[in-house]
Amino acid sequence: MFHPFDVSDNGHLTIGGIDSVYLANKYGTPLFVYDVNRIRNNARAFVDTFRELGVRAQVAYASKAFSSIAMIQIAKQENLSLDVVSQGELYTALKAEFPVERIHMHGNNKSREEISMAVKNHIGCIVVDNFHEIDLLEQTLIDYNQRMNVLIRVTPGIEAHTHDYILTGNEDSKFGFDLSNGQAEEALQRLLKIDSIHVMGLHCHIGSQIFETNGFTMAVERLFQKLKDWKDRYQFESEVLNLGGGFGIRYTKEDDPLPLSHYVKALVNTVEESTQSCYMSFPEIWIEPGRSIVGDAGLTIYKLGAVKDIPNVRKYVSVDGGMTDNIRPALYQAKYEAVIANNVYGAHKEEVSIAGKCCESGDMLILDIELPKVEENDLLAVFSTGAYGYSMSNHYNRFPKAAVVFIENGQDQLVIKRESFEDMVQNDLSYELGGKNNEASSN
Ligand SMILES: Cc1ncc(COP(=O)(O)O)c(C=O)c1O
Ligand SMILES: N[C@@H](CCCC[NH3+])C(=O)O
Repeated sequence: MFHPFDVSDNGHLTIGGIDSVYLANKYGTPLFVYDVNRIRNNARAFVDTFRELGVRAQVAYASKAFSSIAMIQIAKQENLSLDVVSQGELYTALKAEFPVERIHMHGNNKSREEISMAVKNHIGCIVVDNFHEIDLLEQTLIDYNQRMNVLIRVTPGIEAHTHDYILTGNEDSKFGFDLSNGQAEEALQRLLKIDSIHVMGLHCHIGSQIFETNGFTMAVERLFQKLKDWKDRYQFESEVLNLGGGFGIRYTKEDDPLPLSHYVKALVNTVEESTQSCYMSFPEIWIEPGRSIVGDAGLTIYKLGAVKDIPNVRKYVSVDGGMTDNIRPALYQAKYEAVIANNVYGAHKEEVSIAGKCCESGDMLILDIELPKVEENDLLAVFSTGAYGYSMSNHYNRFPKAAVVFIENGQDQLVIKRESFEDMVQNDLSYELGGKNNEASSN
């Protein structure tokens, strides 16, 4: 097994020393389980590399990957900063008492309310995405008589090697100001004229699940081509350069991710070369990893149910979750590996496909995987579901959201409760307009 989890003598998968079968019995399934040690190690790989290189930096955890109070508390303990993209993510961060000065807000359509919430709570920085937002922010700062630090999000025109839906740094993107067509420069000009705004620098994020460093280094070079020009023309120097997230992780055997420190070293090297050749001072570097902090630290345990064998076609094995707790296979054709958690090394391997239980033919979690012969109530553990699993979960078919458990120091703790049916209908109101008449006419 190439995923970072162990197997006990009785063939059960263990997470941080705890038996997955015990966890499934205790908390039910589907169940997200995180090895907190691994989250911390991933975070430290970034933080420590910057420290070793002697570079001033902020590692901002992109909380969209998995936002919960417990997770934000860990980010705080690890001295990370935090990237939020909505009032909900900001609210979660505030509930977790995350230091506001290290919160950065993103979003391609920040509402007046979102901007007000950020301003009122004195967050560290807003990453400005478009002209409409500049107007809203300027007005909000007048209303609250406050100042705000901003970064300008730019699209450097890099086509990262990843799925189209998770590619963001190219020209044809809904995010940010284009660097080559003059829009980024126009944004800079407008922002520099607003007294209540301090432009700290530039931000770019080229995409997600990227396995090479050259996309990042090319982006840095493009940023500096502009920065050099802007220094000459506006005496503007970027104190901060935020180079986004997107560092790839291992989902399957085919994935060969770089050690996280390599990305940091490549970024720092290129910034160093670029600042030297442009005679500029070295900026503080910020990055925004999400997936690479939580992705491989989490897995999902499901219970197996119905098996449908279509001879010479496919054997469908269904789990008690699916696209409601992991929409990535349906959305991006994302691939995963899995084991039978209660029988990891079981014999009589056969090829099966893992189906979710939603009313959609496309709700297939894994196509064609070799597993030991399965039986009803066996447990399936799907690896690397720690990022964009729970955070993208939904209520399709009115399946309640799964529970989340953290493991650390040989102990388990529930950090998100399983939703009840009552939780799911709590905002539903019964319909009262014209009820009587329609009851009468239908009788
Ligand atoms: C602006 C921004 N920053 C950071 C991230 C985090 O990306 P990842 O989870 O791939 O590290 C994303 C998501 O792709 C993003 O859009
Ligand atoms: N949600 C995506 C990544 C996009 C992240 C946000 N820009 C995924 O699961 O891979």
